[in-house]
Amino acid sequence: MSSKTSADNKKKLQVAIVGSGNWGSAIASHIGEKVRSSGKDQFEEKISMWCKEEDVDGEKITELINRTHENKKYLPDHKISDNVVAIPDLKEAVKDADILVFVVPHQFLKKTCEEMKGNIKQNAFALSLIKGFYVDDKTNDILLISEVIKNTLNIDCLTMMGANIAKEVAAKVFCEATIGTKNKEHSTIIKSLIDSDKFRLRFFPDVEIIEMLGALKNIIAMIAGFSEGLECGFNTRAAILRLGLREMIEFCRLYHKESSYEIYLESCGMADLVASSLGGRNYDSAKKFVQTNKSLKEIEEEDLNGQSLQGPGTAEEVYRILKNKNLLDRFPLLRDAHLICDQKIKPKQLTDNLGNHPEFQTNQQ
Ligand SMILES: NC(=O)c1ccc[n+]([C@@H]2O[C@H](COP(=O)([O-])OP(=O)(O)OC[C@H]3O[C@@H](n4cnc5c(N)ncnc54)[C@H](O)[C@@H]3O)[C@@H](O)[C@H]2O)c1
Ligand SMILES: O=P(O)(O)OC[C@H](O)CO
Repeated sequence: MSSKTSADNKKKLQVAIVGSGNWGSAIASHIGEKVRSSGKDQFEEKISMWCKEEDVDGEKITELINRTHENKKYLPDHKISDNVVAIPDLKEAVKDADILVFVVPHQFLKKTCEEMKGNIKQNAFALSLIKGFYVDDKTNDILLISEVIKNTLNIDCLTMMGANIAKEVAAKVFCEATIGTKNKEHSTIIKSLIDSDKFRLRFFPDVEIIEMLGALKNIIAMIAGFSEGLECGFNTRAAILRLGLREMIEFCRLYHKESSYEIYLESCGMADLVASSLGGRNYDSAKKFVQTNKSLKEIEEEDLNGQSLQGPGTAEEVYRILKNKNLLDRFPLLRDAHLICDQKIKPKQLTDNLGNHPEFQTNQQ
């Protein structure tokens, strides 16, 4: 008589991580550990991680990761679970995956999806961890990352956003995240794959809002950095976070009028805004921009060793969308962030004008 259980007979799900930067490497390792512990009946132990090939200290980055189990370039000083295998060929990395975890910097997503087209399993589904969006050239309006994935690959796409600074996740200190999904079966799978007592997930159907918040907070975190660079102090920074959250909510409500406050108070909203405005790369670089007078591009090249700032690109995209809708003046923080990044106005102009924010005009005695 066979001693196999029904779990042994059920085909295990294969996971591929599409991206291997700072966050890509940290989440790959978390997932690698999770499938090895409580996920071993449900998931294949080997996790494929697509890694764009490059040279690091005379060695191919994929070989370096597979030899040392560390991504010395993008996540130094943190071991990656050794069941995560770095693969340089994108098609090879994704072809057998049932779950595709997307985590490339947002500007590279379209090209990555195009290359994957026709090379993935038909019943696969995606989870996007990418914070950013595009502007649709035809409509001049927002084009979400999850829409690009769905439309290019014809698969369902969930989103995961939250206060998740990669090096802290890699150090295994507690954090939480928000999953946007309308698919119950996929939610259950993602809970088994990621949720743990050190990485708690909460699930909501507001996929689009969750994604927008993840992108917009990068812009407000830059403004917090400008303010800190100007030594404005905690009161001003707190006001920027409050007014910034207001603008983030108003922006989301251009598309989802009836959305309730609940989602904005989740990790994808207030919590990520706070974490990013205390210690994110966008915040740090914006602070340095004020202190050094260097451009954000120069700071990114000098300080980030190939990591990517998502805030400046998203600020430009939001500016284009608001301009097209003739709404720039209703969103002065989102508007001015782009003008500062583009060096059209000085950061001080933004902080000097905080007292004229529309928020104060709608609540006068
Ligand atoms: N780092 C974090 O703390 C963090 C946390 C949560 C979410 N995120 C989001 O995750 C996404 C990815 O961020 P990250 O920190 O993993 O990346 P990163 O900033 O470390 O970027 C480096 C990665 O980009 C890749 N890359 C460079 N050129 C490329 C190209 N032409 N095509 C494809 N890939 C290319 C590199 O190979 C490397 O893997 C972003 O949207 C970011 O906002 C980051
Ligand atoms: O380092 P940042 O500014 O890209 O932000 C990182 C994460 O998004 C924080 O949740």
